[in-house]
Amino acid sequence: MNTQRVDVKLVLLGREYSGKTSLVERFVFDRFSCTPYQSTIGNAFVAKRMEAKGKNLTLGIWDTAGSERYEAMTRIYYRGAQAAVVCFDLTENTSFQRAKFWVNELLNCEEHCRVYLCATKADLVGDKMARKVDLHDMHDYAEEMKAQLFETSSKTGQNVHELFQKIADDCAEKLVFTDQTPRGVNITKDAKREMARCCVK
Ligand SMILES: Nc1nc2c(ncn2[C@@H]2O[C@H](COP(=O)(O)OP(=O)(O)OP(=O)(O)O)[C@@H](O)[C@H]2O)c(=O)[nH]1
Repeated sequence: MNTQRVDVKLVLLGREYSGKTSLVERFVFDRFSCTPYQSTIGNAFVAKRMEAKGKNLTLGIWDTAGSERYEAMTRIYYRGAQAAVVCFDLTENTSFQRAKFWVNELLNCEEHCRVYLCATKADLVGDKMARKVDLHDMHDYAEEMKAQLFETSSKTGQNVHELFQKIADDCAEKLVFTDQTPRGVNITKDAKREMARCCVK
C-alpha cells in the first residue's frame, strides 16, 4: 500500500494526446519515449523530491487521462490540488479549446489551486504553418486568466524543468513545515476519502 506523503499536490489536465504523460516523463525520468502513443487510462501518480526556496519538498504529480470518457474520474483527481498544469498541443487548436474548459472548471471549483498553462510540442512549430494556436491568443488568454504560460518541448526538454521549478517555488512560499515533519498529504488516506466522497454523491 502506498503511504507516501506529499507536500504539494499537482494535477495535470488537458485533452488526450496533448502531451501530459510525456511532460511528466521528461521531468521525472529525463526521457522521451518514441514508442507508439498509448493513452493514459484513469490516472498515473508519481512523486518527485525537489528543493524550492531553500526547502525540501515532495511534489505529488497526478497525470490524468485526457479522454472525455474519463472526465468524471479526472474531477476526483484535481480536488484539493495546490497547483494544476493545463496542457494544450501547439499543433492542435481543439486542445487549446479543451484547455479553456479545464481552466474554467478549476476557477469555479478549486479557488485555491494555482493554474499554469503549458503549450506543448514547441519543437514541432519551428515551421510556422504547423502552429495551430495563435501566439497572441494564448498570451492574451493567459493574461486574462492570470495564469502563467510556458511553451515546452518534452522531446528537447525546453522549459520543462523551469515549469516544475516555478510551481515548486510558488508553492514552497505557502508551505508550513514543523521541526521534522512537513505538513503534507497522506496519499492513501486522501485517496480513500475522495473515493468515499465520490461514492456517496
Ligand atoms: N514532437 C513532440 N511530440 C510530443 C511531445 N510531447 C508529446 N509528444 C507526442 O504526443 C503524443 C501524445 O503524448 P502523451 O504524452 O502520451 O499525451 P497525453 O496528454 O498524456 O495523452 P492521454 O494519456 O491520452 O491523455 C505521443 O506520441 C508523444 O510522443 C513533444 O514535446 N514533442
